[in-house]
Amino acid sequence: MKAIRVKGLTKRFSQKRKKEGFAGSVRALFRPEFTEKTAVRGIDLEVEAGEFLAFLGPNGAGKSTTIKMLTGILHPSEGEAEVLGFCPWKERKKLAYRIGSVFGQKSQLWYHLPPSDTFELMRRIYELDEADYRKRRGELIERFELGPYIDVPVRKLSLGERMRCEIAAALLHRPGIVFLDEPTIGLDVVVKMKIRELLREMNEEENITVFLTSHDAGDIEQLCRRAIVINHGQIMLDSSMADMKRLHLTRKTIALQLKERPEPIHYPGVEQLEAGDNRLKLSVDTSQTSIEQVLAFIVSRYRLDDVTIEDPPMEKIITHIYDRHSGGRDGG
Ligand SMILES: Nc1ncnc2c1ncn2[C@@H]1O[C@H](COP(=O)(O)OP(=O)(O)OP(=O)(O)O)[C@@H](O)[C@H]1O
Repeated sequence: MKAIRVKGLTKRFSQKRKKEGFAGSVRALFRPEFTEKTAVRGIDLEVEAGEFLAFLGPNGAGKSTTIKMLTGILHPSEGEAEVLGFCPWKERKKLAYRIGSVFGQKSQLWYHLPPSDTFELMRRIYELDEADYRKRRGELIERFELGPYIDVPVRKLSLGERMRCEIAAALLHRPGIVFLDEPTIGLDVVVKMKIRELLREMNEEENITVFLTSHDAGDIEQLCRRAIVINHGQIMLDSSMADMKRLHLTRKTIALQLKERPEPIHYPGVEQLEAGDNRLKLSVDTSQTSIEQVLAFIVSRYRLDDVTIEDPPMEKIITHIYDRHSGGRDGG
């Protein structure tokens, strides 16, 4: 079954053009001029139920506008869409009962109240049956380990604790699709791993379709099975995660703290980014060599104090995709 079907989805915004100076402002008041901005141009998309999809693109690419149309917040200028069998902008209310959303940068929980109060509000909004709600609430508290936080005002929770409560709140009404926007932003590595594990379980155990937007290549690599890259409102790549990894997520950065001063590193597939007193920063092309091989090479020469392995920023990955496909659409 298809969870999402989109055909020719287009959104044009009309913006008032303001001329310079006071006279320009006055003229714009009486005879306004408009310019048109096409934020999304003719997107075609099909998503199967249960897919874990990454929806990526640089700032201003059209991601939010697409998501707003898929959730019924915005009407498109042209095109069709069906989300869980509903036309989002015509059946927004019905659809709202079937979808959940989590925004890493915008809390849905009441800041001064404990998450349990927001849960109760959700129960009323979604008109959940009392017994069913109690059972679901209990399940989520157990799975997300919310026991110690559920009755603590949100303002007193850490970001990671709050995020676990946010995700649980979005799942209370058993949505068929969850839209996640930067769910791991600002979290430390350990908490990120925990959140990713919970999202993976949510997708696998409940067959929830996940539509994820993230600038964190780790989120995408570890969670998603398909990636769609959008830029200037158009889909420029729709690829399996296996292909995305093989072709575009091939670089990792290793930052090393050594006990001695390093000599320049010469190793196939390794580029030296920085070298300081006892520091070394390397970019590794994992299609040529493995992280393990590079670390073994370093360890055979130097004593290590610390190692961190990082993903390149999303902007770099997108530039790489552009370079390979010269802006054309690609099937993988
Ligand atoms: N209400 C609006 N009126 C006019 N232009 C808009 C409006 N909303 C978005 N745009 C424009 O449409 C384009 C796409 O914006 P959108 O917010 O969808 O991008 P995005 O991919 O979500 O970016 P980001 O990652 O920065 O959130 C941008 O150029 C933006 O300025």
